[in-house]
Amino acid sequence: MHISFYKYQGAGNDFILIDNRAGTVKGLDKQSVAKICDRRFGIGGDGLMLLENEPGFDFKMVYYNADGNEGSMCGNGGRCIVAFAKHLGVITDTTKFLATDGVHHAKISETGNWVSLQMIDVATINKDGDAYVLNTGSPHYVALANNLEVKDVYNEGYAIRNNPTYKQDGINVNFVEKTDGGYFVRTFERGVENETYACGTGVTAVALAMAKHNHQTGAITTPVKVLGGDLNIRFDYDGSTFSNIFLEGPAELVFEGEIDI
Ligand SMILES: N[C@@H](CCC[C@H](N)C(=O)O)C(=O)O
Repeated sequence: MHISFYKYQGAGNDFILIDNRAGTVKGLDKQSVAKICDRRFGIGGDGLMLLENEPGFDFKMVYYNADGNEGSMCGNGGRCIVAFAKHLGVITDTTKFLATDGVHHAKISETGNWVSLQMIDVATINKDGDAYVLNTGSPHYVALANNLEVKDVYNEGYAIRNNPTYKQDGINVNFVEKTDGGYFVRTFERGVENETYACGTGVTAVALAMAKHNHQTGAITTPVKVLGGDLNIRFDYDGSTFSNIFLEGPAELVFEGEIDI
């Protein structure tokens, strides 16, 4: 099948996007997705998304991780698909779309490259030793770290993701260090099975976990620096539920092309 694709990146988390409103792409198998996402044998990306029609919504987001498995929610992918929907003329400046974890609302700047995406509410944060474990649409492990700039995120993240507790279902592993203006975060991503330049559900998990860690409540804004740029998370916390959670940052079209799949 010959298809058009679009390559987007959000803070260096990069994705292949396909407009599948006509339903021409059917039953993408694991091997095909993994090959398209491969940085040597394919286009290259941390994930692949289909934009599809969905009654009652502007569109549906179907997300695959780079290993070819259908993933859970992807925050940066969600921001990129909103920019893609604007590029296609499916939306103008606000949207309501459906993803695997439910309904999402988002706002996009007039220029089309800054997206504020509402994330699902979170009511449960567990502890695993000193680390925090929570689900922001995808499962996340959040550990405080020192000297994060030089940390061996691949090997330490791999070991946690593959320990007996998490091996079967997998988990995304985030390391966080306090900075002057907010936090610096590095993430080992499940489904990419490597460190990525940014993880949207990951920085969201970090912001919520740090609010709990620091006993903060009220309206909270948390700027986060990642390897690929800067993201912002704002939310309300009443001491039991995190609500009105917004993940904000850049989403840019890098290039477009055609490929046989
Ligand atoms: N890069 C993503 C996270 C994508 C989902 C994840 N890898 C998984 O399925 O666990 C993000 O920006 O949230």
